[in-house]
Amino acid sequence: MNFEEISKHNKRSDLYLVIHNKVYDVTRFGNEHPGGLEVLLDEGGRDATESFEDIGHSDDARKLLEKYYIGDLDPKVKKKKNSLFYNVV
Ligand code: HEM
Repeated sequence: MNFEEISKHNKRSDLYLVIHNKVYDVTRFGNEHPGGLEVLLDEGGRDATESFEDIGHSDDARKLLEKYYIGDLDPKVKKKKNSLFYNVV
C-alpha cells in the first residue's frame, strides 16, 4: 500500500494509519481508544509513528496494534522516507 491509497482512509467510518511502516485499520478501534477518537482522526490516512511514540504507549498498546494490522507500506515508499512525498501525502 502506498500513501496515495492510505490517505483516502481518513474518516471516522474508514480510518487507516501507519506506524513503523505498517498499515492499521483502526476504524473499529476509534471509540475504544483511551486517548480518544479525535487524535486518531488527526492522524488518519497518515504516518502516525511520531505521535504514537511521543505518547510513550505501553506494551499493551503495542500488542493491540496486531489486531488492526492490515498490511505493509510499499517498500518503494519506505526508501523515500525522508523525501517530501513521504511527509506530505
Ligand atoms: C492503532 C494505534 C493506537 C493504539 C492501539 C493505541 C492504544 C492506546 C492505549 C491502549 C492507550 C492506554 C495507555 C497505554 O496502554 O499506553 C492509549 C493512550 C493514549 N493514546 Fe493511543 N493508541 C494508538 C494511536 C494513538 C495515536 C496515533 C495517538 C496520537 C496522538 C494516540 C494518543 C494517545 C493518548 C494521548 C493517550 C493517553 C490517554 C490518557 O491517558 O489520557 N494514540 N492509546
